[in-house]
Amino acid sequence: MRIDIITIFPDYFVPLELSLIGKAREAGILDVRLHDLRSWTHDRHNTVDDTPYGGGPGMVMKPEPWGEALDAVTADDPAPARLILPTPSGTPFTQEHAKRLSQQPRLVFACGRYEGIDARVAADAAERMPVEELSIGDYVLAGGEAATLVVVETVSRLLPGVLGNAESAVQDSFASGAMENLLEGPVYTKPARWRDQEVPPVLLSGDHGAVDRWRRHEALRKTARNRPELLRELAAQRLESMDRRD
Ligand SMILES: COC(=O)COc1cccc(COC(=O)c2cn[nH]c2)c1
Repeated sequence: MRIDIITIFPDYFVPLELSLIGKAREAGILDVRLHDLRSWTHDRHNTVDDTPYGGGPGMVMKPEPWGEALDAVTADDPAPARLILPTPSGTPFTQEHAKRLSQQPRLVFACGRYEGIDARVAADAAERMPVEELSIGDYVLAGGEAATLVVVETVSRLLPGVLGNAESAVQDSFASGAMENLLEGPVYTKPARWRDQEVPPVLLSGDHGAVDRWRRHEALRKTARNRPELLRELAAQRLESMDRRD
């Protein structure tokens, strides 16, 4: 997968040289390219923003640099690019969404700042490529860089060969299958006793059936405590599938 990131703060993405993503880049699984939006400005001050039409606080990112940047970044590779725009007003980003994005050959991230990017940029790009406005949560960041790191990490770890033990990507919370859409319960490792706390004996029993039942029970307990609305969805899905069978 090729990932292009356009930002006024390329240094924000040094973390993508580390750890799993860094190794995936060295292995050629991931091709991450950083682009400074100011490379496509032509005035003395490398201006990327201006006051909003219609008034109001803050500044809006000018369309011209973005248009030229997106043209340049998508010109050199025939593989179809998908433009991702992290924004508080985007559609919620979920693990399901990450799975879909991990199937794409190319992703281009536009990191907005200030009050946002001139809306004509996304409209213009949509004439040539799929454009997705994504929200990673209901809060406002100073810019799209942190959200882009979240999406890139979530998507990249699903690519074959990125995680040493592909199994753990399958068993993740929100992974479909084994635990449906439940939250992951507690995990333990050696020592069996630590600061007067014992590891739950069932986990040392060797009884895999009992371990699976215990893990499912713990996942249900945690989901009921932290995300009760997920249980309502799960119950509705279960009822629907039972109704279909009847
Ligand atoms: C069309 O896209 C844009 O204009 C993007 O503009 C902005 C403006 C301010 C901040 C951000 C960064 O995204 C978030 O804050 C965000 C994403 N998820 N949850 C919070 C982006």
